[in-house]
Amino acid sequence: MARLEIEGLCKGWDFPVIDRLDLTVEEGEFFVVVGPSGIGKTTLLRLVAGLERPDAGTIRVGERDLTGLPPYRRRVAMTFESYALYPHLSVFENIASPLRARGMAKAKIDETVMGVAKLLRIEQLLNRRPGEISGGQKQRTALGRTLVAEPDVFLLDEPISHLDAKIRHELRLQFHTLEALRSVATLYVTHDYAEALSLGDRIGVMGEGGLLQVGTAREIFQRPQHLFVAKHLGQPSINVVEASLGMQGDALHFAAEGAGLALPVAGPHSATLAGRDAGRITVGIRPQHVQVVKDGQTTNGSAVVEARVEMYEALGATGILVAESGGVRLMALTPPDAIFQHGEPVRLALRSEAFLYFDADSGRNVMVD
Ligand SMILES: Nc1ncnc2c1ncn2[C@@H]1O[C@H](COP(=O)(O)OP(=O)(O)OP(=O)(O)O)[C@@H](O)[C@H]1O
Repeated sequence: MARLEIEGLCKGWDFPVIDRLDLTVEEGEFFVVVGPSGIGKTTLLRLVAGLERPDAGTIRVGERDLTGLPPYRRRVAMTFESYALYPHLSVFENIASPLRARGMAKAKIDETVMGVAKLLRIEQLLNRRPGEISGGQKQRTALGRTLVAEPDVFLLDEPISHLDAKIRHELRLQFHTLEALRSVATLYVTHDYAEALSLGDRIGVMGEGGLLQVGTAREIFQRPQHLFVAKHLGQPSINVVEASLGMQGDALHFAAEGAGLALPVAGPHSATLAGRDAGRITVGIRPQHVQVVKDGQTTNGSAVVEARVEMYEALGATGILVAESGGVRLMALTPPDAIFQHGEPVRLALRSEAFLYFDADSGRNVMVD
């Protein structure tokens, strides 16, 4: 058992997919790679598993260099998006297969398979074959087979993506404490940002070519280093306003390009941004920092703008309001009991101290440079 160390990893076909990726996952660490579809998450896992050959770079686990080893000598256990179950074997035998390969005694195999089947809520399916169970049940069977494997490294590729929300939530909670996962290096990939934030001891946000930012959930959510990271984390996604900076009186403001919305830059940010006076800037405003306020309601230093309701979606525990102000579309999170009509005028309070500012060309967060 040891840490997983990836250095200078490159892989591409007719275009680069992974470009000089460096990553260390400590022993016992649960590291989540999150990123949009097609960005290279599965490719990264397949490279670690030995199912793809890197164009350059090394993969080590502790003292062992895995780079040239065939998959079966790597001591990694991987779940596949396609499940890769043995169709002629029962669910029980599929889960038991790595245990039999290790020569485990029958009684111990029974106990281990029952334990993991209970965890994954598939005890009643153990006698069925993969052709006789649903997609979500296949996914849990594949996960069960991986979890019993006792490898040096777990590689989990969207292992709960096809399960319903309730079971997904239960398994997420289980993953936090599962001894098998928490004692070795685990590399987990998902496109679901909430899953990533919930599960990852650390999270790597994958953009084109590699990891754009690595950090704890709090670090990457509150201080995204790149617009891509900010856009990818959060539901509904962050409001993005292309703007130019300029003085209004003696205070720095930004004005949305081609629109009538102008907002002050909050005190803590103005010193950093003042040097960019009249420069282009991309402003990120999270929907939870946009609040609908009534006339006369105090707004504690927030900037207040007049807007008109375009759409409202009631989601039970919360609501998402889409409103237009000065030609700019803004999304706001509302309390669950709110009701809005299309075209209705609303006042929005925007918490300017929480705005994020990105370089209009490079997308880098100018406040963390
Ligand atoms: N064997 C291959 N030959 C050519 N291109 C490939 C091959 N495998 C993957 N790719 C390409 O590499 C890119 C990354 O694919 P990958 O499956 O790693 O993405 P992903 O982030 O896991 O996506 P998803 O979330 O949809 O599974 C894609 O553009 C894909 O088409």
